Amino acid sequence: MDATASTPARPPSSEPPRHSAVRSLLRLWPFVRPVRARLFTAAVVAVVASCISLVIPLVLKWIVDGPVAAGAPGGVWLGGGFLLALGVAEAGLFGLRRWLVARPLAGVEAALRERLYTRLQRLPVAFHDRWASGQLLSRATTDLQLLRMFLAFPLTFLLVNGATIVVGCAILLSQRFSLGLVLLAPVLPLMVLCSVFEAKYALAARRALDQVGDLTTVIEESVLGIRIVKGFGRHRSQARMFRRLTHELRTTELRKARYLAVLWAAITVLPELAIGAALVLGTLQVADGALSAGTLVAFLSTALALRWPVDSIGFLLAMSYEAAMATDRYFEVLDAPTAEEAQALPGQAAAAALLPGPRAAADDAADVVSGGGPGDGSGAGRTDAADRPGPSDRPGASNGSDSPARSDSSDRSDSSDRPGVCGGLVFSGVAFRYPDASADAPPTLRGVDLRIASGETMALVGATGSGKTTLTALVPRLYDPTGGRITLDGRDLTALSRDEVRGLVSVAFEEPTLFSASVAENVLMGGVDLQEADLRRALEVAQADGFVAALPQGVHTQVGEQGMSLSGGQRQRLALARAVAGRPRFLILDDPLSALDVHTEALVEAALRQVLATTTALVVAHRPSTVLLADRVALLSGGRIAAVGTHQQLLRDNAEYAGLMSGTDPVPAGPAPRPRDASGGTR
Ligand SMILES: Nc1ncnc2c1ncn2[C@@H]1O[C@H](COP(=O)(O)OP(=O)(O)OP(=O)(O)O)[C@@H](O)[C@H]1O
Repeated sequence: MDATASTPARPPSSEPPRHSAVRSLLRLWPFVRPVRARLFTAAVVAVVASCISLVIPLVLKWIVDGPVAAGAPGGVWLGGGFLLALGVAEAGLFGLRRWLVARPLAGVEAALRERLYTRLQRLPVAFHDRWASGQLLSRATTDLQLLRMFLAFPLTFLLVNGATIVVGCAILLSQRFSLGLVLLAPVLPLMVLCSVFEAKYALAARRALDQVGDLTTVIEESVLGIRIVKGFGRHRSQARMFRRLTHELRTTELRKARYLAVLWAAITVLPELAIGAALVLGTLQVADGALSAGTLVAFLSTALALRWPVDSIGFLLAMSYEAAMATDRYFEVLDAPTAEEAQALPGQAAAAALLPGPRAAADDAADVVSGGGPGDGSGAGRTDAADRPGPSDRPGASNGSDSPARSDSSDRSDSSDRPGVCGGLVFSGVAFRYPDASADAPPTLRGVDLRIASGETMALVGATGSGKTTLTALVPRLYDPTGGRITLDGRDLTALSRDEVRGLVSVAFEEPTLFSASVAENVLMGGVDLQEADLRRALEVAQADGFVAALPQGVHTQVGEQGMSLSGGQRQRLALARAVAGRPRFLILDDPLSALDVHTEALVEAALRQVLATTTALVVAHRPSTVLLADRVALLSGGRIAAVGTHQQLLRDNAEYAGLMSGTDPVPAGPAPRPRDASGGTR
């Protein structure tokens, strides 16, 4: 199957809400409130300017019935001068309105964007797992532009044109009531048409915005994955997918245009018919002498002056509905709960929020208990941590160990093993299920018991997909366990603030992510208040000092988007330098040396050993060379720690471990891989 040629994953909440456009738009009020005085003044200015245009027909009536009828040219000049003054005033006031709104609305847009960005930073990784990046990007760009345009134009002009129409109708009725009623006849059918239009157009507008998000995702992935696209000759299939999405978007836009065309036609034709009817009736009344020619001219001029306010209602409504849909999309992100907020929700709501809530945690814990996991006290299926070496008796990294390798069936009875009693990093009955995992899939982690003594380095080994990365992601709280608990130096992870956790724990992932910033900035973001010396030391540990010195501006060289200007090994070393820069109390490394050549790996390992000696570390390892960095090794299998021991012990006593290290046991131990989304990424 062509994995790159289907539609990108949609966010979970792309169904348009059922409430009205007005209700959606009212949610913008907190952002608009600071500039309400200016907006209100601008609206008043625009109403005055618009009403000036309605005075012009009255002046015309005065000219026709007065100076023209009396043959007094002086009066005509006076009337002409007055008309000119009114025109200049109208233009000046509309200019003033624009000046009044431009700056504050740019501020509103900036505030909306900033709030969205801050929220995105606070939302949990589980949220980002689910949402395609293009959907978020398009909300931060296209949607916010729509909102600014709405606040600048339709919001004011719906008000202004509405007021102008009301005042105009009052003038028309006062000039000739019967003719005024003829002009008002189309109002009712137009109101019905507008409500039908709202329902249909809003739906199409929402679909179009979501499709723009899909397109953005494809463009972003094609640009970021350009090497894969070119390397695998995927440009044709990518182009096909792009064409399909643009075709879908085009179809939706055409549907929108059709709806708008129908509304616009009705809004234009019905009033024109009414004006035509009023013209015929008015002419008959003038012929009968029941109406003065000046009154008819004024009446028709007023009716024509109302044409633009009436005609514009169609596209002003269309823009407003689009803005309402953009507002809904914007608030879908803002309303998504952060991890803390999700925990405060009742169980079902938390589950709906796609985050592990108390209920889910309880369920998973129950699973684990019934499976002989943590909490049942039987110790079945667990690793004996009582015999694990503490800081004083832990074996050296390479001197082997006399502590026996532990396996699934080992006993666990020492009370000193209770979590929180000693320091280090302790996993107690930790269970975890991804929020979007299918209901029948077993949890990724089903009761992990592991103690890493203070100052110890533990390697984590397991088959691919066994959950190693998942387990390491729990320590910096990228995800929270759905069962059991993790303690850092005896303190429950959930009792620590996220800032405290960030201060204690540092991570380097297998996929090194760098930012479009200088080398120094990338490395120094690994800690707070780091100095030049920290930077140098971190680069040395990661064996990155050599290649960084050779870069054009040394540590000040910009590494480009995602560090793509560097090799994979260089990126990995900078990511490692970032992880060790802040001398973290706990260091989590997810296969940090996988992209290095054997020689560089040996050098990095030698330097890393010094860092590991001063910290408590969990290192995901696939190769014996990385395993040998650790004091002990834990084997993750079937969602649990199946064995703990030194490399030599496990090689000798554990067939699965021996198979993994020798590369003869490719059997994945974890649950079935989750489905990939259409864009090739996992969602
Ligand atoms: N965000 C996610 N949502 C749902 N399932 C996920 C998610 N991330 C990983 N998984 C699933 O969890 C399981 C464990 O994945 P994990 O990345 O932890 O394995 P791993 O042991 O680190 O594998 P590898 O050695 O290949 O890196 C896999 O089945 C994977 O498909």
